[in-house]
This record gives sequence, C-alpha cells and structure tokens, in this order.
Amino acid sequence: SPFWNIPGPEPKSFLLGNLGELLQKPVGLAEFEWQKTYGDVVRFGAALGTDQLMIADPKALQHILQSSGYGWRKSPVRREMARLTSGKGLAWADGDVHTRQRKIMLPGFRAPETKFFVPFFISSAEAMCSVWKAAIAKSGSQSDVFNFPDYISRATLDAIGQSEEPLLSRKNFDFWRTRDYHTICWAMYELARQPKLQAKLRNEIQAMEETIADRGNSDFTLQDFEEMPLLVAMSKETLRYYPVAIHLYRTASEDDRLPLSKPIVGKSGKIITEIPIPKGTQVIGSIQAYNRNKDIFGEDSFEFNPNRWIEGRVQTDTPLGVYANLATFASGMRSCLGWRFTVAELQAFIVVLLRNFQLESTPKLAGIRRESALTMVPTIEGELDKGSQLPLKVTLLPNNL
Ligand code: HEM
Repeated sequence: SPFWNIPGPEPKSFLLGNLGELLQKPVGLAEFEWQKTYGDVVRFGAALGTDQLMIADPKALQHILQSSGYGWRKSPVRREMARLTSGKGLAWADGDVHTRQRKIMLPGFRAPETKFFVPFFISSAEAMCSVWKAAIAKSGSQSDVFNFPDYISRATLDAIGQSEEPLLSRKNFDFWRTRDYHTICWAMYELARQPKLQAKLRNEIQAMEETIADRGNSDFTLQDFEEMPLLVAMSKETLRYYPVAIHLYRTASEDDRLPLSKPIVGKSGKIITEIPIPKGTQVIGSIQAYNRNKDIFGEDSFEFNPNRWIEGRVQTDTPLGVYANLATFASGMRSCLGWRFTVAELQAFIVVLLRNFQLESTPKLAGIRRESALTMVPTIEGELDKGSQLPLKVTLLPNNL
C-alpha cells in the first residue's frame, strides 16, 4: 500500500476492512475516535484488502476541494448514486458538463433570489404550524407530541417546490429537501433540549417582531434574520454540529502531493509534512471530523454551543467552505449550490416555530441516534424499523391560546 506509513486502525476483515465501523455506527463516531487517536489524516481498511485515507486536515481538504480544481473528482460510485437518485443533474455531472450545468443553475441560488424565497419558507412553516394547532385544539389540551421529521419533511417539500420550481425537477426537490429537513429537525432537537437557549432566542425573535411592526412591514425579511446574532449563531452551530451530508468521496485524477496543516508521525517514526498520492487514489473527506477541529472551533468543539460564534472564538488561517468555514456544504467548484437557500429556510423555520410554540424534550430522546441514511437523520435506538423519529412536545404559547 502507498499509505503503509500513515497511522490508522487495523482492518476488521479482508472483505470490508473498517467500512462496517465507518458506515454502520452512529454518524461520526468512528471518525471522531480515529481523529482522536491518529489525527486528521487516517489510513483505514476499505473493501477487499485495499487502503483508503480519511481526511479531516484543513489544508488537505482545501487542496482537494478548492485549489486542485477538477484534479480531485467526485468518485464514480457517488456519481452513479446521484444519477439514480436525482438523474443526470449537477450532482452527477463532471468536467465541462458540470461547469455548464452549474452556470445555468447558479441564478436560482444567489443572494437576491434567496431574499425572494423567504416568504415561501415562512408560509410553508406557518402552514405546518396550522396543522399542529388544529390537532392540539382537537385534543382539547394545549400541547401534543409530534414526530418532527413527518411534518418538517412535507413543509420543506412545499418550500422547495414553490421557490425552485422553474429550475429543479421533482426528483431533485425530493433529493435536496432530505438535507434541509434534517438540518431543521436537529436544530429543533437542540432547542427542545436547551430551554434557556430557546427562551433567549424567542426573546430575540419577539424584539425583532416589534422592530418590523414599527417600520410597518408584515413579516421577517432575509436582512432581519441576518441582523439577529443568536439566530445566526444558532444556524452556524447547527450546521457545524449536525452536518447532514456525511462524507465527501473524491478520486485523484493525477499523481499529486497532499499538503498538511499539521505534520503527522508516520509508522516508521518519521515526520510526514505532505503525502504523495498516486493517480486513482480514493479518499473520504470527513465533514464530521473537520467540523470538530479544536484548533478552529475551540477546545469545546464537541459541545453544541452557539455562543462560540457570538464570542468570535472560531478562527482559521485555512479558509474552507462557502459558509462560516464549515465543511458542511463542501467547498470549491462542487460546493453546495443550495447553501443560502438552506440557511434562510432554517432561520425561517426557527422563527416561525418559536413564535408559535414552546418545544420540549420527550423521554424517547434519551435513545436518539445520528443515523446514516444517505443523509444524517434522527432515529431512536432499538426502533430503526420505524424510520426517522424525533418526537417533541409542542405547547401553544399564550399569545396563540
Ligand atoms: C443542510 C442542507 C444541505 C447540505 C448539508 C448540503 C450539502 C452539500 C454538499 C456536501 C455537497 C457536495 C457533495 C459532493 O460534491 O460530494 C452539495 C452539493 C450540492 N447541493 Fe447541497 N446541501 C444542502 C442542501 C441543498 C439544497 C436545499 C439544495 C437545492 C435547493 C442543494 C443543492 C446542491 C447542488 C445542486 C449540489 C451539487 C453542486 C455541484 O456538484 O456542483 N443543496 N450539497
């Protein structure tokens, strides 16, 4: 193996190497363990006795995703999966076809367009709240428990259908909204678990509502969202801690040398400052592990804490990604086109839900799992057969009674 000198876990079997741990454990767990033991570049066993690299090192990721252009291509297996799930669209295209398709799609995803989508996001979230209000009224009480993925997945399908209808096929709506609605679910999970954070955010929302009323507008705009520090911090922290796209699969199309942010000590005891890469090498970019990098996000990077953004504690000398130096939306020429859409939609859903309801945990949440199902979805330990689950208690706020 060209990577014999790179430290990493012993393969569990010839057939699957370490892929079982990587793909079947709750999302991120294997990567976090490897990162802690071996660092940000790890050699692990892939199928049939082959070696692969897991990359969370900022400079190496920056090189693969940004600086090398099409030097590192999306792996053929992933492209085929994209073709099967969403057709011969942007996630499948490569080289010139990719450049052309991306140019055509870009006008649907810039900041001005996103501004116009916000009313769609708000109305989709409000429609979902009306369904909950009707169910609560029917139950004769002031609260009820709802399985969030069931509802948020439909509301986000509404939102993406209304806003991107001229650009994307129905198959594409379904593909991309799976990412949005988990992101939103994970944000709601944290808000339900952290009542003080929820109350603080609600105060910020109510203060902004007064400002909006004073200036004679009827509802929030994108600019209002951007002027709410805790809402922005909550969005960044959700996308950092719960990056729903799990891995980035890339293949070197030429021989290359991978630069590293931090040298690693090889198995031979020698210091490695860059890694020679033969053409055809496959690597997995670990979004999960990069997003927990302590040098960038702080010593408490394994805690969910939006304050890190407000206190300005996130810093790096290796810019990566399209939003907040996160790997969540990848980086460079294949970075996510929908990132502005997602951030604005997440913010709209948080605002609408918190101005209508109080969210609370339920006992089942003790068994929550970060499940890998193409994207990262919440499931409950021992109840995988029930699919994605996030049951939260929803109580009408006094102004809604
Ligand atoms: C939280 C939500 C989302 C996350 C975390 C996310 C993440 C990503 C990532 C990591 C990639 C790169 C995949 C790769 O190259 O291997 C990507 C690509 C892409 N995303 Fe997103 N995405 C999200 C939502 C969306 C939405 C809502 C849309 C559309 C409305 C969208 C449209 C795209 C497109 C078109 C690409 C392909 C870009 C290209 O290959 O040039 N994404 N996304």
